[in-house]
Amino acid sequence: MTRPTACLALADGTVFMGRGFGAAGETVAELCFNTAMTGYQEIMTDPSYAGQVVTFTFPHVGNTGITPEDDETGDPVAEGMVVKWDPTEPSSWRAARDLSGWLAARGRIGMGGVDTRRLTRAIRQQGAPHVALAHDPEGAFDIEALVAKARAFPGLVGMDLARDVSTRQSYRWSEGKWGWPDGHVAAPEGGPRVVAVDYGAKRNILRSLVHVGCDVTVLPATATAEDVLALEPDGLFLSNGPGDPAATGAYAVPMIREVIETGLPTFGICLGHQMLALALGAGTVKMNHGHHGANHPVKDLGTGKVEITSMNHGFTVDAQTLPEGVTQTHVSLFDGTNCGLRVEGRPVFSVQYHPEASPGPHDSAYLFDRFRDAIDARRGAAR
Ligand SMILES: NC(=O)CC[C@H](N)C(=O)O
Repeated sequence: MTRPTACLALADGTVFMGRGFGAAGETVAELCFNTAMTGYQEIMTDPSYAGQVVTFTFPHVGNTGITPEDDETGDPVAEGMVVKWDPTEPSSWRAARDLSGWLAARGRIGMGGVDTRRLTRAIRQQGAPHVALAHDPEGAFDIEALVAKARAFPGLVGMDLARDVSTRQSYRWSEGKWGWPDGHVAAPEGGPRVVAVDYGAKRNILRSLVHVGCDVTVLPATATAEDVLALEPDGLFLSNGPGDPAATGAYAVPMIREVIETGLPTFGICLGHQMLALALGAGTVKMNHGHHGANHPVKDLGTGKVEITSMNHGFTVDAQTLPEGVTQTHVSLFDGTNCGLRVEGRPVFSVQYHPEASPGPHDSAYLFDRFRDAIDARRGAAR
């Protein structure tokens, strides 16, 4: 066998050797696994993956290359990727470049040639492990040092990463969803004003808000209630994002509490859902290995209908802690964890999963319409 050029060391001392691609170097992170069969580019550029290396259980990546329009943010955010096979040469008319070159240009490490079934079992058994991932074209690894670095990684509990990946300045977002062959369809004039607080927002969420006719202004994660209300919005959106919701909640919760008191329609996704729950007085906990994939069944407790959803979270809202007046609306059919909530008598709701997909099925896209309807109902009532 040729000399391994990549090494993945878990904090418990388990070591995987493989072939490096993308950038050379070293990184420490939490390791999770994602079961999506498509969408490696969207996954690697989802800001919620800050501080994480992603194992892909689907064995092939690279097939569709890299297409700039498919970025969920400007740069890859996940620290690295681990896959079974080396990336395939791209074969798509949309591909602008190949996966490995793109990762290299963005300083992100890839590792192929790994028994990802064994690795995924390890993640399920021990909980998302802390790891060191190294890529050296010469294949010179100090394995003990890598294990020690994995052990020294502090973990995501207590980490506020949203502030790092959030926009520094507010901006208007006007690009809609992909309307082939015309590209992204722009926002219509005169739609309701929505303030989207960016804790690490995926672009397809902003596009989905535009798709239902909203005029979207994005604010940094640290925006205060005063900043939000100064824009005289018709609705508040709380985005997805990385890290521990409790840590980001330290500054987000006071803002959310104050804004929802005004009766403003509010919609949260993933980290936004978790922080809305915290603002309402519930608690969040770290999961064993989380939910990351594009095939997660979720039950709508109101209708009994099952949605196949896109998921990416390692923390969860503890449903036992939801206070009176807050209803659990959705649950995961994998493990019964909370997947949605609604405040009784108020246009305030959120979901743990990703109705914007990217990648994943579109079963839950109706939630953006529900937000728009809540905004219209309040605007109508105010007239
Ligand atoms: N996608 C997200 O918003 C993730 C939320 C949070 N960082 C978690 O891991 O649970």
